[in-house]
Amino acid sequence: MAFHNPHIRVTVVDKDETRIRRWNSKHPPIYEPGLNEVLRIARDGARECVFQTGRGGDDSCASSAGVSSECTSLCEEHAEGFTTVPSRRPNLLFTTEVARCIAEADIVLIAVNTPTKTRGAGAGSATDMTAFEAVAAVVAEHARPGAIIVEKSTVPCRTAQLIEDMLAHYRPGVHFDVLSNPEFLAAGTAINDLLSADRILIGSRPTPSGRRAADTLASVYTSWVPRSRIITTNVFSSELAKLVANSMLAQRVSSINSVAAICEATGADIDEISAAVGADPRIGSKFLRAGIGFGGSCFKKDVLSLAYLAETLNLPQVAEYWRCVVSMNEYTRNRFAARVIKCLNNTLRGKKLTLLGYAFKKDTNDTRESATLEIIRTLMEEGPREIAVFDPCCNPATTEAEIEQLLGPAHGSQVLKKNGGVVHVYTNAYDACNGSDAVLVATEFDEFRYTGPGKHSKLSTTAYTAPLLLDPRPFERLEPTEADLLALHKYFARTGETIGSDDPLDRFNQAPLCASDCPDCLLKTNAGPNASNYGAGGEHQAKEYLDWAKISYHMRNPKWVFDGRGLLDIRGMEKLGFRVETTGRQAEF
Ligand SMILES: NC(=O)c1ccc[n+]([C@@H]2O[C@H](COP(=O)([O-])OP(=O)(O)OC[C@H]3O[C@@H](n4cnc5c(N)ncnc54)[C@H](O)[C@@H]3O)[C@@H](O)[C@H]2O)c1
Ligand SMILES: O=c1ccn([C@@H]2O[C@H](COP(=O)(O)OP(=O)(O)O[C@H]3O[C@H](CO)[C@@H](O)[C@H](O)[C@H]3O)[C@@H](O)[C@H]2O)c(=O)[nH]1
Repeated sequence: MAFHNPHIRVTVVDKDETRIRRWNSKHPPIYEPGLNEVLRIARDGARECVFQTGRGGDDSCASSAGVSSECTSLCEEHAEGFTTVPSRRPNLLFTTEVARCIAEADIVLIAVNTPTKTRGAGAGSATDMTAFEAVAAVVAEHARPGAIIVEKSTVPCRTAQLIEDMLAHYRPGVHFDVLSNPEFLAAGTAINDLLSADRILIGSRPTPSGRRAADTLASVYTSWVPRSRIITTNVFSSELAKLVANSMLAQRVSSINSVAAICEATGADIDEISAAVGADPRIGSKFLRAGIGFGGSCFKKDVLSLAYLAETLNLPQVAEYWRCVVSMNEYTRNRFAARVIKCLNNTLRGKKLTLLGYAFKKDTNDTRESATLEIIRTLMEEGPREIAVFDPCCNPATTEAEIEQLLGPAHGSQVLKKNGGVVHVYTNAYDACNGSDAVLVATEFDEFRYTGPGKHSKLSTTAYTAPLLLDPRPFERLEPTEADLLALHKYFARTGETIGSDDPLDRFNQAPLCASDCPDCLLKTNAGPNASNYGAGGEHQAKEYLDWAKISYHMRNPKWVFDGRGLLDIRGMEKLGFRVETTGRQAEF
């Protein structure tokens, strides 16, 4: 919103001081491909920049990417044929001053956490509305009359009514509009999902004022989203649609994982099934990747929230139907861990196992509900010599602290190797796999793939970082939009004389400094030259596939590899001396 609306001040308020401090530093608390470019422009503002309006050319005072150092401001002789983009002021702020910022806002978007309740009525499935209710109360107390209040968090159906009741209680007689505007971005592709949203859903009351409020919010989005992609509904439909969207995606993953179990028992191949079934346009090919089950902070809680809603509506069969999606997911994860233990002769004593990937999916450092953690928990029960973990996006120190907190002394014995336990988090994959009896591929990071002999060096890149080979110029408008400039930025960053530059248009202002305890700065200082993970702020950019031949050389026989994500070419891996087990396929020997 801030990036595409330079004229609107967007303030992110959070009571968590550490998070806000990190958002106001070089290394934000989350890793997302492409976040850096967007954040740098909106938060730090941008300098004036100049570039050739068309493609190519051999001008003396300006390169295609900008003005040369000899001619710092474009001379009149060369001004024609160049586009000058004026400087831009910062319009994205991060602060902990919750009440003050709410009082100043025309639109308040509530995006606090809505996890599953862990105690009390509905524990284990109902949505815990504590944070949402607390912040809604602050909004009700401080929002300016006429402000538009937006539910961005994923909430149970009819939450809008709850907010309206609170507003009526705290501010009787004052008019507010409450909208539902659920978020559909996925971790790891968030920036692409936001910049090229397939739809924006806005739910409102069917009153003139409700519709006006929905139009106002829609106008914030139309700066970059085509109007045709903005869906307006009644407020409860919008709330429920979000839960249903996630539940149906999760259901597809559980469905394909249930079929994977059949494949392993019959000799059918799950990838062939997914391709054959997904070719039917009525079914579609997405979300048919079998593996170790879905993780992440959303799917499980949202499916359970839908099931709980059905229960409270006295629809037990409906609730049961959705609960099966979650139980199939747990079964999938446990089946994978059990297969590992069984293949290793039902004992892990004296053995080292390595998990590649700790995040719940690739290209993120989000580890919430990660299958890896649960697999570690199961493997630990078998008393292995070591459980090694490597993740290219997660900061090892943060990962160790989290594993210790979730599985640590409070739960029985020591967990981390440095304290006498078995888990050690490494800064590169080769050290993690060295001397291992079994490697488990737990997250689908591209660099973990094995695509064939001699192909380990070149990494196919993610959608965001894929080379943008086409020059986006000339632009449709005389004054390029931020989307135009971002496309040009990406093009220049991957071509010509500015290749590899993080600021090829020379627009960035200086980024704010990090505090002395910044985990990403500490990682850079402490991890040494062999580190190949980057933490949240490092804009993780793996350049190479793993050299599986090297890993094989340093593993213990029979060099087990358990591919929980269907990334590896089994025959090729076997030629390297591995014994490979893959979800959804029978072993080939
Ligand atoms: N993470 C995603 O990819 C994603 C995608 C779509 C929707 N959602 C939904 O968005 C919501 C937030 O998810 P998240 O992953 O960002 O959660 P999160 O836990 O990472 O962040 C929530 C933030 O809210 C802050 N907060 C809580 N109570 C507060 C209060 N009273 N005042 C000020 N700040 C407060 C917390 O400090 C925290 O930083 C959830 O409802 C989630 O279902 C998340
Ligand atoms: O074919 C597939 C697709 C996904 N997954 C797994 O499913 C989980 C969730 O993946 P994904 O949906 O891509 O990431 P999330 O960030 O959890 O995004 C989901 O949850 C968000 C939060 O509500 C929504 O906004 C998004 O639309 C929705 O896709 C991950 O563990 C994936 O590995 C599979 O196992 N197989």
